[in-house]
Amino acid sequence: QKALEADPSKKLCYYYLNKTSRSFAAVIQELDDDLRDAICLFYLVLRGLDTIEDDMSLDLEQKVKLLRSFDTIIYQKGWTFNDNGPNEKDRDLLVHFDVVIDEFLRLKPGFQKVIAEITRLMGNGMADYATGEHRENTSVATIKDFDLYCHYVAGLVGYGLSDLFAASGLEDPSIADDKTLSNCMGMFLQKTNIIRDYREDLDDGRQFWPKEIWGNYAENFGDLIRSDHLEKSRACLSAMVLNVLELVPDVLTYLSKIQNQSVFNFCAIPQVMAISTLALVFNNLDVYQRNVKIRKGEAVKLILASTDMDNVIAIFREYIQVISQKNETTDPNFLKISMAVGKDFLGA
Ligand SMILES: COc1cccc([C@H]2O[C@H](CC(=O)N[C@@H](CC(=O)O)C(=O)O)C(=O)N(CC(C)(C)C)c3ccc(Cl)cc32)c1OC
Repeated sequence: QKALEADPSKKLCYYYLNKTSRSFAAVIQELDDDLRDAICLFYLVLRGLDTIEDDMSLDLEQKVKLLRSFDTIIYQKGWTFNDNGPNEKDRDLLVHFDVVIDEFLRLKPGFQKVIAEITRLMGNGMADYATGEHRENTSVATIKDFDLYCHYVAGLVGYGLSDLFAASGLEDPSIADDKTLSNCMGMFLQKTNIIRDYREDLDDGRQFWPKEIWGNYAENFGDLIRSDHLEKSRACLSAMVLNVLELVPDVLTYLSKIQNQSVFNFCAIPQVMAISTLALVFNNLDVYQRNVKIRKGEAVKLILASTDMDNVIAIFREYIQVISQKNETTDPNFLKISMAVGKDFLGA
C-alpha cells in the first residue's frame, strides 16, 4: 500500500482496475509483488483495446487504425483518447490512458515486451475480424471461425499471462511452452461467456454462436428464443455446451502445472466460475430470455474453495455431474454429452 501512496499514477491504475472489474480486480491484487503490477497493467491495456473494439460509434477506418497501432500507442507518453461514444462504459479509462502508459513504461522490459506483443497480435486480430466478411452483424460462420475469434480475444490473453508468469520467475518457464493449453484457458472462459450472453448479444445485434452449430436447429439466429421452438432450442444449447466441455481436460492440465499459490488462485477462480456457469446454462432455456448468472453465494463458495488442485478437480467433478444429471435422453446430443462428461473424468 505504501507504494501506492508514493506513486499517484500507480494508484490511479488500481482505481481503474477496480472500476472495470471489482471481483476479478481483488484476485489480481492478491498476486505476489513482481506479477501484480504487470498483470494489472496487462488487464488495463486489454480493457483499452476492448473499449475501442466495442465502440460502435467509431467509424471503421479510425477503429482499425487504432487497433493495429495500439501496440505502439502504449509506448507514447501522454496519449489519451476522447472520441469514445458517451455510452461506452470504460471510456473514462481511455480519457486518462496516459496514466496507464506512464506505469506501463515503468515495468521491467521483459514484461513490456510480452504485453506489447500480445497487444499487437490481438489488435490486428480484432481489426481483421472487424473488416472481415462478417462485418454486418459480426456473425461467426464455422466452428473454425468461432475458435479463431475466441483465440484472438481470449486465447491470446492466456498466451500473454503464461509468458508473464514465466518472466516473473514465479513459475517454471515451461508453463509458457504448451500454447494449446494457454489458449484453452481463454477459450473456456470466452466460449462459456458467449453461451451465457446469448440474449444480451442478440439484443445488441451481435451474434457469436457459430452458424455451423445453430444452423442445425434454426433458420435464423433469433428463432431460438421462440416459444414454439423449444425442443430445437434446447438441443442447440446442448450442442454449444458440448463444444466447450471438450476443453475441460486441457484446462485442468494447465492448472495442475502451477506452483505459486497466488498464481494458482488467480488462474483457478475464473475457471471454476466458468464450469459452474456452464452447468447453470446447460438445458436452461432461460438463457434465451435473459442473462443467467450464478448466485453471489455460489461464487463466494467457489472463490474460497479454489485454492488447491484437489478442490478444483472436486468442483469440476461436481458440476460435470450436474450436467450429466440434467442431460435428457430425448436430446439428440444426449449420447455425445454423456461421452464428453465421461471422458472429462477419465483423464484427471
Ligand atoms: C491463463 O489465463 C488466465 C488466467 C487467469 C485469468 C484469466 C482471465 O480471467 C478473467 C476473469 C474475469 O474477468 N471475470 C469477470 C467476470 C466475467 O467477465 O464473466 C469478473 O470477475 O469481473 C477474464 O474473463 N478475462 C477475459 C477473457 C476471458 C477475454 C480473457 C481476462 C482478461 C484479462 C486477464 Cl489479464 C485475465 C483474464 C485468464 O485468461 C485466459
